[in-house]
Amino acid sequence: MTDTILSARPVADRVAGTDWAALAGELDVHGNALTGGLLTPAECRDIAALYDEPAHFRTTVDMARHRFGSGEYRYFTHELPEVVRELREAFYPRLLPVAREWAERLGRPAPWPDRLEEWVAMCHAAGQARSAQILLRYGPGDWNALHRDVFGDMLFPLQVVIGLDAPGVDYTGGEFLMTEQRPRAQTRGSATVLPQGHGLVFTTRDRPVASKRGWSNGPMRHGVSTVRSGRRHTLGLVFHDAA
Ligand SMILES: O=C(O)CCC(=O)C(=O)O
Ligand SMILES: [Fe+2]
Repeated sequence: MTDTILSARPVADRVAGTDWAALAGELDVHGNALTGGLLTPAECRDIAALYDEPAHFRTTVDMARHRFGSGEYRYFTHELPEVVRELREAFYPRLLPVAREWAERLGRPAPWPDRLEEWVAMCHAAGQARSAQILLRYGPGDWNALHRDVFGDMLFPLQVVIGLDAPGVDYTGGEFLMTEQRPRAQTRGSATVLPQGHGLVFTTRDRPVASKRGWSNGPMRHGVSTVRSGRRHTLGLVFHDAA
């Protein structure tokens, strides 16, 4: 699809245009799956440029200071830029069936209502009231330690990261990493190169793994390998709020 055609479509249509059956199938197997192109390079540059406009953010995190890795990210305030809000609102209803199906397989509650707004209100009532949407900036030598974005009891189990720079052109290194802990066995790893403007949907905590006796949970973590050169920006969308 050319950039002109892409940018003429509302963001919600672009998210809806993803092959969600195929994506859900891949999520089942790997705990992560790439969408197609959602944003044009110009839109990606515009979002990355917001990093230098402090009014959009409530906090800046120096990852080295917290021993989260190296680099920086900023939490948006609740006043999200329109494209960020649209992306988050468009993803939620698509991820919901997968979240519910996985909860059923693992015999867990599925407290997520149909509407994101209602779920966010539930998070706020439970004391998770701060925006968890982030913009990340990595320079040479920066990396993101393997982690899970769990901020409290209120958890939506899937999240999305969107690549805002062109791998191999704007930066090298900086692959998106995931590990899966296997029962009584060694950990499995995967690396994904995020194409510019594409999203990666991934599990926040674990995925249901088929076993002889039904389903068991496969604990997963995500992070980013060291950026070797250039600058890498990403947009992180999380569906629960932070404490
Ligand atoms: O920069 C990335 O690719 C991943 C960032 C991250 O940890 C997240 O979006 O939760
Ligand atoms: Fe994360």
